[in-house]
Amino acid sequence: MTSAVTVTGVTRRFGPVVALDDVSLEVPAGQLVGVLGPNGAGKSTLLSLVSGRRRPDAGTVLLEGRDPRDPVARQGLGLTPQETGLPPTLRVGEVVDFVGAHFADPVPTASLLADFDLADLARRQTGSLSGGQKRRLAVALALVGRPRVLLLDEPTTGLDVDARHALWDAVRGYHRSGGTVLLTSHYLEEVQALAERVVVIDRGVVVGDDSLAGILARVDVQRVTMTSDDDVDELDGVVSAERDGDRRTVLTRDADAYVRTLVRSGLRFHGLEVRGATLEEAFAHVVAAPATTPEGTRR
Ligand SMILES: Nc1ncnc2c1ncn2[C@@H]1O[C@H](COP(=O)(O)OP(=O)(O)OP(=O)(O)O)[C@@H](O)[C@H]1O
Repeated sequence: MTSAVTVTGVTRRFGPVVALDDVSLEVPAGQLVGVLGPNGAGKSTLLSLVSGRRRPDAGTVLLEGRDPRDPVARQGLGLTPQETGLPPTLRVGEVVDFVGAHFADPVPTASLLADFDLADLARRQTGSLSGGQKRRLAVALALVGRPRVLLLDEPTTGLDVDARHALWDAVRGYHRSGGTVLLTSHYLEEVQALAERVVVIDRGVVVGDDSLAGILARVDVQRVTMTSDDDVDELDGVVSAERDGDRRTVLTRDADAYVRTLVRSGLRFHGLEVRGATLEEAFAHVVAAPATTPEGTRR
């Protein structure tokens, strides 16, 4: 079977900035892949190469086996960029009609608007929509041509919880019907809700590429905080640590074992708190600490 997306040894620079550094990634048709990474990691650059908007400085990118700069290759592509410029004076229904007219078999406007809970807004000018409504429309537009591959760049940034969940449902529905999705996000939560595979990018390099379960296992850490002047963050079992004055925080995979070690060590501490790390903290930990091999040594 042809891969939906094949990225091989791709490097892309912007002047002195290496946005992507020898990145390889293969996405089989029908997979839903979440690309996670902090600001400036290279996620949007990756999508811009896959959608043929930019060309790599080195390496190759194939979309369904073709160069994505070839318009034929892009016929099966749907795309929601990070920022969408909608014509402000056109009505919502008109924009969907207009975009749909470029495709041989577009989703009927009424049905698409209903799927995205936009039916009541069909006659509103897009300039009067809220940020969340614009975002929903932008994702709907990516699906109007019944694409086989969907690229979503930060699809739910700025959306409230209900709007975010509605959009997730739409993406899940698309994926269930066989579509391939490459989705970027800052939020592990979003990737956790949607993706079956997670690619973590940091500073242009892929630092993790695993099943969702595999990535979650790597980020399964707990946070132990205490006040201390001693080196409590140098004990066994600490995977990362930070200091804020005399308040020490360590991330560990086994808080019980760490606390036993702490007590046995005789180091002084008070005000101990233990809680699960937030997803953001855990994700920062994945970025900070590349994959651990089975032998337990860092790659
Ligand atoms: N057109 C450009 N000109 C110069 N530098 C650029 C350009 N586009 C991206 N970069 C740089 O390349 C790096 C990767 O940017 P990119 O937008 O791909 O990151 P990102 O992971 O999508 O970040 P964010 O989550 O903030 O959108 C950054 O250092 C960015 O400043």
